[in-house]
Amino acid sequence: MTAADPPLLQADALVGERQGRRLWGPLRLVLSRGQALHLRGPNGCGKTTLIRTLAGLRRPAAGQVRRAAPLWFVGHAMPLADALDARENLHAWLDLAGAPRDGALVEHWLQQERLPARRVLRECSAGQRRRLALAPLQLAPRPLWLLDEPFDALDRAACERLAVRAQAHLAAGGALLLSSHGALPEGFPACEPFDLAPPGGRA
Ligand SMILES: Nc1ncnc2c1ncn2[C@@H]1O[C@H](COP(=O)(O)OP(=O)(O)OP(=O)(O)O)[C@@H](O)[C@H]1O
Repeated sequence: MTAADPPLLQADALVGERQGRRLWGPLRLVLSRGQALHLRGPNGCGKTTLIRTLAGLRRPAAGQVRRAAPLWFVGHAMPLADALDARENLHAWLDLAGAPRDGALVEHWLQQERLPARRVLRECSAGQRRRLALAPLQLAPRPLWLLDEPFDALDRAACERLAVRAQAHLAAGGALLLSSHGALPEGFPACEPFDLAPPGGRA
């Protein structure tokens, strides 16, 4: 990792709108290897809209986003199959992501997270579902993490495990951007704040 490395993610002159109403921008955002950003702002200011735009799931009203590395996006709507259990969901994901099926790693992860491997997802709690949604970060590593409220519904132990994984991710040259209403959990790697205020002032 050197100062000359290009950023993993760069947004320039980016503008976000909903139904013709400007939410934020124009803004510039750069995310380099080893860097962590904490996206902050009041309800409705457009954090989800920005993260989805950075992930390429939404077209900006103006400006551009350059993504120089594969990414994982974990948002509110979790791409889980309700009729499958945790193990089946993980295997399906790994297949879809083109990642090798490392059975031992999956079993280790299921044990670590104490997930009921044979319970179908529709019978799992919100926290169990959230843990599962975060699994790809560890099971099929990608350099860029874009996480929308990743701590929602997670208990303290799960937050601590995510903190350890985030630390390792950054140390390995990855980068992350996350939104979170509250303070980051104890032990989470230091993140630079990125405050999202509506055009013309604070909400
Ligand atoms: N599908 C939609 N259609 C129209 N407007 C929407 C839609 N989704 C969100 N909005 C509006 O866009 C604005 C930004 O929403 P967004 O979810 O990006 O904000 P947020 O900062 O992530 O909010 P929160 O902190 O409550 O999660 C809000 O005013 C919201 O009402």
